[in-house]
This record gives sequence, structure tokens and C-alpha cells, in this order.
Amino acid sequence: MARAIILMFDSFGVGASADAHLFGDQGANTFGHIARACAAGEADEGRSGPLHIPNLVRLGLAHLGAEASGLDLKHTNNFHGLDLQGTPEGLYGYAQEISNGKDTPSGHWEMAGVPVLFDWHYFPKTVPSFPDSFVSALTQAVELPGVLGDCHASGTTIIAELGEEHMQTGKPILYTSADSVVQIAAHEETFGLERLLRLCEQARALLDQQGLNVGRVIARPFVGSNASNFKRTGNRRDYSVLPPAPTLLVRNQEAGNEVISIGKISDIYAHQGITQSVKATGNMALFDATLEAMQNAPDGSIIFPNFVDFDMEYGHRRDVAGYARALEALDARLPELETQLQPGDRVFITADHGCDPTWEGTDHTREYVPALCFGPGLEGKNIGRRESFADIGQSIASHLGLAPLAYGKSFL
Ligand SMILES: O=P(O)(O)O[C@H]1O[C@H](CO)[C@@H](O)[C@H]1O
Ligand SMILES: [Mn+2]
Ligand SMILES: [Mn+2]
Repeated sequence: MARAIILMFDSFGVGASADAHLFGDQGANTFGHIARACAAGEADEGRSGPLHIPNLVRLGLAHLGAEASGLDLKHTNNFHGLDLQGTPEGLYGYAQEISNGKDTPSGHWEMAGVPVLFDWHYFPKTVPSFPDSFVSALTQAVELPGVLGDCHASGTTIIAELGEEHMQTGKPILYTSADSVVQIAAHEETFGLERLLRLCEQARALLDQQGLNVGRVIARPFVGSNASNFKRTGNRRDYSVLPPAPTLLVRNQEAGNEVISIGKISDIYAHQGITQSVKATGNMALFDATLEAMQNAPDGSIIFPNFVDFDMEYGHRRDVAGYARALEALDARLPELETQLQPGDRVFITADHGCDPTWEGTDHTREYVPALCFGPGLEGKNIGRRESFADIGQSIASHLGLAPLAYGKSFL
């Protein structure tokens, strides 16, 4: 059996990359700052003490985190209380991003061999933020009384601020971030989920018609009766542009193999190269779905979950203890996955960008990501700093016997 299981820890950066200053992110370190806060007793809500991730440490995560943070493993025996003395069981390294952005599609596509070397369209930090030509075409096309927001915002903050007005007026809430994104929040019941999804499809079509190269339109449905209890639901949908070239996923599909998307993956890759799509809400349900997919996936399969809670629930919310709890919860379940591995299977743990919960603002952070690989019979070793996230995709292509991708160097 040769299968590839990609555990995408959405936003789990492991230290500011050499170009982080270009993004205002010099010194950011999602993993390092979480581990530091835990060791210092500063992340004790719903958990306590040093970060407890023994399985990830055994595989090499602390080793690669220490190296990505600039520490010399020869002279360091722990990383914020995480043990560096044993020899890791996995191949462990860290990868830099060559894509221009620090957004989700750029990171995912680069991992899959298609870096984003062009510039996305970003919206300015002004109010209004979106061009009038876009907003007026959108309101006319779907007969809206207008829009609210039209600014940079954090998604949970803006629904607390404008959700009630939205319910009263029927005007959807439009906002953006440092990502190339148009987000539209609306109430699932008063505005209607289907209506919100149609609105987002319309927004996607208009952006494309107007030549605005925006990475994603995201539908952000929420429920609740007032500002104190609004809650976003699992019915989020992402409308991505097509990747600019065939990704690893498309190559594997074309080879006649299964590509099983779990969670947001199919949306992120604009449904290209996916043979099965399983929806699940929350990291634990995503993990359950991954285990289930592994039970029947044939030789040659890619099983690909995206653990979005790290990013959406904790990174953007700047919730250090929450991020730590989520890491600990996922770590505790890794042995279940390990017992399901068949000879020849390879598991890859990586991320698409950083989102340091100790960093200012609420945006992503430009960081290295883990390049961690393990599986039956594989002997642990240090694979060092990788020049591109594409090294992961190239390793998977090599593992599955596919033709080499245009980017990336295999570590297998
Ligand atoms: O603040 P929320 O709505 O979670 O949005 C965040 O999530 C978006 C997509 O990952 C990012 O662009 C960021 O703005
Ligand atoms: Mn992401
Ligand atoms: Mn994000």
C-alpha cells in the first residue's frame, strides 16, 4: 500500500521566515509563541502548564520548531519545555514559502506544486474598502438594499458590531483582511443560507468579470438573536479562483487514483482534482472523517484533511490557550491514526501559513511551516530547511509514482 495522508494544520507556522519583514511579521512564531506562553503558565484557560504534545514531539515537531526558530539542536535540550533529546521517529524539517502571499490558497497550492508567483488583488485598509464599481454591480445584480461593513475586519468582531443592523435592514456585511478575499456575512435564517451562497457566487462572477484577481469569496453564515449570542456556523463556503496550473491533486486524479478531500480542501482547490469530498465541522470531526477515509482508501490515494479550527477559531481570534488546547487534542488522537497505517503509507504534517495568536492584529503571519513525514518503516532524520512548500508535494508525487511536479525537491 502506498498512500499519502496530508494533515494540514491550517495556520501552524513554526517561525518567521527570512522574508517575514516584507509582511511586517519579523519575529512572529505561531508554534514557538504558543509553546513559550504555555511553559510560562500564561495559557492556562481550559488546560495548564507546558504544551503537552508527546506524539508530535516523538515524531520531530519540537526539533523542527527549534531549528526553524534559529536554535542549534546540538546545544539545546528543550524547546519551551518540549524534549529535544530523543531521536525523532519522522523526517523533520521546515519549509519556506516562495509564493507572494501568506494566504490559504497560496500556501495550499504551493504545497501541491503550484506556487502563486503572481500578485493577488488586495483591498485597501480604507472605508469603503471595495471599489464602488463592484459593490454597486453586486447590489444591483441581486437587488440588495445596500451593504454594511465594506472594510477590513475580524469576522467575529464585525458580526457582533453589525449583525443586528444586518438583521433589521437585510444588508449583508462585506469585509476583507490582509488576504485577497471578499467575505460576506449574513444571518442563516433572516437572510437565508441559500441566498447568501447565491450572493457569493454572484460576487465571484463579478470580480472575475471586472478583472479583479481576488483569491476567494467566502460565505460566512451566522445564527443567533443579538450581538451577545451571534455564532458562525459550519456552513461556510469558499469560492476560489482556479489554481493557475494542475496541482498534485489533479495529477493523482489523472493517474486514476483517489483524492479524498476532508473539510475545506475541495473549496480551496476550486474542486480541481478531487474524487471524493467529505464535509465535517471542527477538528475532531475532521479527524474522525480522516480515520474513516483511511479504512477504505485504496493504494495510490491522497487523503487530505484541513484542520481549520487552528486558524479560524484560535489563530485569527488571538486565543493562545485555545490554540494550545486544539494542538493537545489533535496530538492525543495521533496514535489512533498510527495504528491504522498500512506498510508503505506516508503521513505528512504541514501548514499553509502562520497565524501567531500572540501577534498584533488578527491577520496571518509569514512563517516557515513544518515539513514532517512519518510512516511504517521510515527512519527519522533531519531534512533541514526546504526551499519551498512544494517539497512536500514533490515528495508525495515521488511516493505515489507520479511524474515529477514543476516545483519542489523530494525528501523521500
Ligand atoms: O476574521 P475571519 O472572518 O475569521 O477571517 C479570516 O479568515 C479568512 C480566511 O481564512 C482570512 O482572510 C481572515 O480574514
Ligand atoms: Mn489557512
Ligand atoms: Mn485564515
